[in-house]
Amino acid sequence: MIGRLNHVAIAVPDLAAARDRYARSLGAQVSAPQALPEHGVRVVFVELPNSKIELMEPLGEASPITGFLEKSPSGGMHHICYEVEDIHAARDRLVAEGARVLGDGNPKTGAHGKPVLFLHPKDFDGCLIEIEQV
Ligand SMILES: CC[C@H](C(=O)O)C(=O)SCCNC(=O)CCNC(=O)[C@H](O)C(C)(C)COP(=O)(O)OP(=O)(O)OC[C@H]1O[C@@H](n2cnc3c(N)ncnc32)[C@H](O)[C@@H]1OP(=O)(O)O
Ligand SMILES: [Co+2]
Repeated sequence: MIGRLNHVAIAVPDLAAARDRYARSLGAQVSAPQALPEHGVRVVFVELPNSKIELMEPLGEASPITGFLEKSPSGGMHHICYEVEDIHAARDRLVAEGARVLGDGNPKTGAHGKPVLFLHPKDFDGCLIEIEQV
């Protein structure tokens, strides 16, 4: 069911500084910042030959990553995103297997304009998983 690794996300306290570090120190190709108010984050994507890194800072009062950054003020790896062909079939299989799908269970549109869902970290060995239909 899960396919390619789409991205690994890092929550950061200062997106501009993190973007600069990836561009200047690591010589990476970075996107312009993208505000995602419906997701409570502002993101930058770091393009890699075989995947992407999503750098994220909180956006707005109700950001889902505020709590994460309060626990880890210098930032840290936040989630991993796997690609799936059919997000509804993936969701139904995951629910049937007892996994908790976050939110109301209906896919939302992610940063790439594709449907995404998130799975509770406690159901996957402490790792927050995002699935994205490609
Ligand atoms: C979709 C747009 C974009 C894209 O790629 O296209 C994005 O990726 S947007 C990314 C931001 N959005 C989300 O992360 C949505 C899903 N996340 C959530 O709903 C929350 O972050 C949630 C529910 C996973 C955690 O929220 P919160 O930290 O406020 O809740 P708790 O403190 O109750 O946490 C419960 C429990 O989980 C542990 N936890 C929290 N975050 C993570 C994490 N990133 N990885 C692993 N574990 C995590 C937390 O420590 C608690 O554990 P406990 O042992 O009970 O302390
Ligand atoms: Co993501």
